[in-house]
Amino acid sequence: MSFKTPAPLPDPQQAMRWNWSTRYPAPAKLNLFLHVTGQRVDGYHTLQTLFRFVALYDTLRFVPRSDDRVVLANPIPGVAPETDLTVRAAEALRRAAGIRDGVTIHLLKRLPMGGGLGGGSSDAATVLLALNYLWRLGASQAELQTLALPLGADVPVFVFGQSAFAEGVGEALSPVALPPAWYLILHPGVAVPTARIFTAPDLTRDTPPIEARAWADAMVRGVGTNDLEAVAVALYPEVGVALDWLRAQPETSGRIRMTGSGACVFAVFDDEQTAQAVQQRLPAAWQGWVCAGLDQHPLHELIPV
Ligand SMILES: C[C@](O)(CO)[C@H](O)COP(=O)(O)OP(=O)(O)OC[C@H]1O[C@@H](n2ccc(N)nc2=O)[C@H](O)[C@@H]1O
Ligand SMILES: Nc1ncnc2c1ncn2[C@@H]1O[C@H](COP(=O)(O)OP(=O)(O)OP(=O)(O)O)[C@@H](O)[C@H]1O
Repeated sequence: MSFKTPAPLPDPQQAMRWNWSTRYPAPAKLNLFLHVTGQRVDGYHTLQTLFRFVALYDTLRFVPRSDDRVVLANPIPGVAPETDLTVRAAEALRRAAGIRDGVTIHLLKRLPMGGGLGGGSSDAATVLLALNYLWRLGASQAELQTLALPLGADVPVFVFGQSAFAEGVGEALSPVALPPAWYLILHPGVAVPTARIFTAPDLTRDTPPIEARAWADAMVRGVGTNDLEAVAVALYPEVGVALDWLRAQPETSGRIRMTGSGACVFAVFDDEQTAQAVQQRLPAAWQGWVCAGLDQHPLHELIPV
């Protein structure tokens, strides 16, 4: 791939807001529901899922280098820097654009790994969006989404930048408008490797696909399930304990799910105060966040049309 045109200079408003000294957010996502509809010959599963971004973030900062290296300033313990999704995203972008500019990436992690919040995927998408902008490469949204998919099934939606209904392995995206909502997200203290859930023999892989009309309606009414939940609960009982705790709270009224392949679970609320009231009762051993649902990715204005 080579990108067609150098980007025009950004308008002054935008340039003031986003530059080399800015901290770039990488938001978490929730899967408001997730149906596994089949399995492809390459082993990947076909899904129908509804993605929503929430106001809980990793943050990234980029420093240009005088050499041609991509360096992660603060590697995550246990993740080799060259396999880190941020480094892989920067390398993929450089390769596609045919440039050798160097960059140091500073990554401030807040989203738990193996949490189902798409943290690593979101970091990768923020690298694509921010460096495409800072290096003035002018890659289009479609080009960046194409670069995103080989990095992981969850990366394209973060480049897409809007709440979306997803099909395929998560890359066939349709924008959706969702009502305002607040979420209490619980981390039950375990990391769930996505591959372990998708390879479980007990996973149900044959949920009938639903029509677009039905899913939009279903989510507003708070129905729809996560087909990965039963397997995750069986393999990681802590996930089930967290779901049960949420179900026992009178204010949650059944709007409770696991996100992605776990481990995090969440409850949906109409207002922040009620979510916070439940959060105050959380057992001390668990981490919990109250955050608003977002209509779009905070870097949406950097997404070239
Ligand atoms: C569960 C979700 O988070 C829902 O949004 C995603 O489908 C997972 O996306 P991800 O973490 O970016 O996943 P990848 O890094 O692409 O794949 C991790 C592993 O999960 C399995 N996998 C993932 C996505 C998918 N649609 N089918 C799969 O079977 C594959 O075994 C793969 O080896
Ligand atoms: N920048 C990164 N941040 C987090 N994990 C990364 C990163 N780069 C590579 N990884 C690897 O990716 C794995 C999954 O991390 P991630 O936080 O995306 O999981 P997740 O929240 O379960 O994602 P998903 O919702 O996509 O299943 C980690 O265990 C780690 O080995």
